Amino acid sequence: MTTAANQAATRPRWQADPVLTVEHLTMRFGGLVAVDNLSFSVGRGDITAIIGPNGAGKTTVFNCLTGFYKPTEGMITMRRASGETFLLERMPDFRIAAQAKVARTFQNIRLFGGMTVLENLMVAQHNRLMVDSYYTLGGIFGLAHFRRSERAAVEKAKYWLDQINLTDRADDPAADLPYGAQRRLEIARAMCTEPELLCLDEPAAGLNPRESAELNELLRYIRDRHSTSVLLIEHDMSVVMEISDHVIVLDYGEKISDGTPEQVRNDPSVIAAYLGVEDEEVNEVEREVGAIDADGGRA
Ligand SMILES: Nc1ncnc2c1ncn2[C@@H]1O[C@H](COP(=O)(O)OP(=O)(O)OP(=O)(O)O)[C@@H](O)[C@H]1O
Repeated sequence: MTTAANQAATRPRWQADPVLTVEHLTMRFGGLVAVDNLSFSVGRGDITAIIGPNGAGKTTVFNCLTGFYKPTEGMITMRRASGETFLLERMPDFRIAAQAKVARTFQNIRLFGGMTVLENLMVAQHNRLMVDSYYTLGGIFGLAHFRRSERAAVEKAKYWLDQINLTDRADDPAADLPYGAQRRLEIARAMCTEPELLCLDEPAAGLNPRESAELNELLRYIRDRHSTSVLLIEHDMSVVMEISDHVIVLDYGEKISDGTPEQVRNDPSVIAAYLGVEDEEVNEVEREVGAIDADGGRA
């Protein structure tokens, strides 16, 4: 191996092969600086978590990545597996989804509750089907090309139903599903758009331990079998520490730590600034993330 190849092999993936690079991102709302000169990378094929206390700027970062907000300053580069690069801060949100292949879910569930579970997955493929039907004419005349696309869309929807264990509920209204299943359906719906980067805003919020374990399994499956990079905002430390390859910690809009879960959970600035300042509170959180054991000894 050459020296350069050696160095690439030992560097973490977020440095050696980033799918997303955020440079000097700043977002101001009037006098409030929600995100302040933030730089980080997301490794291709990694699960990356952004954590931080309430109001740290996590959702604002997501809103900048997905075109919801135009950042005040900074550059956001998406590198697709094909080698194409996209400057997301210059693109409207629909192009970020369709061309740069970035999909997202929101903190609050945004399914079409009155539509069936299967229909929710078909709607996600609407744009592709519209193009393949030559904007409905092909559909009206039943062109073979459109029929093939329609069959492929149904197959893809069924595939994801199977992956989220909801095949039996395909014809039920999405609103009738238990909360955890609705969360998984949202992720499946985003996956039907074949993203290369999947952004999830607090996917574990409100889940019970069994649903949380199912979510972890689904996210690992997406990473391992679909080579989709996952970027998530999460407050549930057990989820973050268990499934993330890379963790970025924000506080007051600035990055205070960036590394593997192991590095971040042992970083004193994270314990002090992010997790609270009271000794007892710190111990409690350290126990939760596994940095110390039940007796207070370092893990
Ligand atoms: N559209 C907006 N207009 C004005 N201020 C905003 C807007 N969006 C966010 N903010 C402010 O920016 C700061 C960061 O908010 P943000 O929602 O990004 O934090 P967060 O880390 O996602 O918090 P949480 O964990 O509570 O969701 C907060 O002070 C918030 O009030």
